[in-house]
Amino acid sequence: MGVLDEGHVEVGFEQETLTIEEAVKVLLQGLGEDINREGLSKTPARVAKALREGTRGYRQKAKDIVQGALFPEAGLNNGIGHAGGVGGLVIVRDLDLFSYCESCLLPFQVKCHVGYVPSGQCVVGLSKLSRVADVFAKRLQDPQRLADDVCSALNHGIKPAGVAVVLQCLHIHFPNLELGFLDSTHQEWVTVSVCSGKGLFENAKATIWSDFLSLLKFRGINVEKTCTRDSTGPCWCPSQSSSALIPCKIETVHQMVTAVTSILRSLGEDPLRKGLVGTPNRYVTWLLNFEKTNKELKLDGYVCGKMDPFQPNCNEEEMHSELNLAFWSQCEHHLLPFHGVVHIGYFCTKGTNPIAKSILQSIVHFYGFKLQVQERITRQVAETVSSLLGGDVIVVVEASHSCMVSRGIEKLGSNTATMALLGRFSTDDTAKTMFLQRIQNTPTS
Ligand SMILES: Nc1nc2c(ncn2[C@@H]2O[C@H](COP(=O)(O)OP(=O)(O)OP(=O)(O)O)[C@@H](O)[C@H]2O)c(=O)[nH]1
Ligand SMILES: [Zn+2]
Repeated sequence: MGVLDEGHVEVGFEQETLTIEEAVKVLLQGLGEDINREGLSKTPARVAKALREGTRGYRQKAKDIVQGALFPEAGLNNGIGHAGGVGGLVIVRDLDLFSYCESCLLPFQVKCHVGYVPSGQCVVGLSKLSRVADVFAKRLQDPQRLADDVCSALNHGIKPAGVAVVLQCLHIHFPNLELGFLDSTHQEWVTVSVCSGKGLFENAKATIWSDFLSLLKFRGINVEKTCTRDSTGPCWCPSQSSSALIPCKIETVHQMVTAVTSILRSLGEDPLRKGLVGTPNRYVTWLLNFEKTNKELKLDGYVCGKMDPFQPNCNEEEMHSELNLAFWSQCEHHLLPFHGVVHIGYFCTKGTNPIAKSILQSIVHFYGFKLQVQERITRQVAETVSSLLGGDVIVVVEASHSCMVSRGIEKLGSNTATMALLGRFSTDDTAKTMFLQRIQNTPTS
């Protein structure tokens, strides 16, 4: 879908929503979930609503937005130079947007900077630059395509002497199941910067680019002016390099992939469009990380020097902590990722080290890779560690929820922390404070 082919006619809205809901039920069942369990009963409706909102740009027209907000503004009265409505550079920086990755259907975050050079004694309402950018962000996108779409639409709508768009995009990493689970030292986000320019900005070497980028630098934004990406180059989305479809029942996977294809169609997309070929497979691959299994967490024999809390020589105890264990999970309400770190504290006999970090990491991943809510993971990790190491356990989970950031309330930068205090940690303020202090004093990755 190009810039000139803007906006779908709003037909069959209810039918399309129902189709998405039915497809989401297929996905939930494919994950082995009971679609009637309390946490999931509204999930199909929520996911459908989130997807419809997240792709509302297909039903909006950038031209309508700009046309009502072009204002006459004089250029220089006399003298030589560029100013105001003729040649005076205008930029709007740090617009926070969210888009859906066309390669994997997960949301990605965008910092958008727009600049244009007015012409014809006319300027555009500043908010419209952001509104137009949002029209194209609210579609299934790739960063370069998004930058190009926004740039072309503003060029058509404003008819300026030049317009440029710079995007800094962040995409969640996929856990690499082949190399073993990522740990917290692994980079959290895949990032890419892209530029697009029209008119005066078409030449990447033009001095107007230097002016634009200098004005970005005032805000600490450092981007290369030649960051236009080649559409034939490697895709930025980490799903492209993640492992192949996890083999569960072939028939189930097939149904899930078909369900995602029907979602693409309901959103007004063409599943055969080049950027979308393979997307249903990649999305199902992501989802299957969170498949419900009947496997028990098997940790027998892993705990070296397991303690009996009733032994008399357990008096001399010290607090141990394992901080910044990475976790991924998938919100069961919106089928969107939440991820972050888990901190675990426990007491054990002085001088012993009863459990390896890798075991605690396995516990975290065991409970993370499911459809979840954060409070439940926190409790489950605490209870499991407690059953291994005695009752005195503290667990803090810090996470960023895509469902809070990329949709709905859009609280960018918000972060959620949950805490479970078991045994002594629920009564001994000093122990608790000491543990929290350790988190505070340990730099995160
Ligand atoms: N307690 C808790 N809530 C969560 C978690 N993940 C998502 N949620 C919340 O689940 C709630 C679902 O609320 P609903 O009103 O049914 O759904 P919604 O209309 O999509 O809600 P909004 O997010 O407010 O748009 C939202 O408030 C989410 O923020 C979690 O891990 N723990
Ligand atoms: Zn992606």
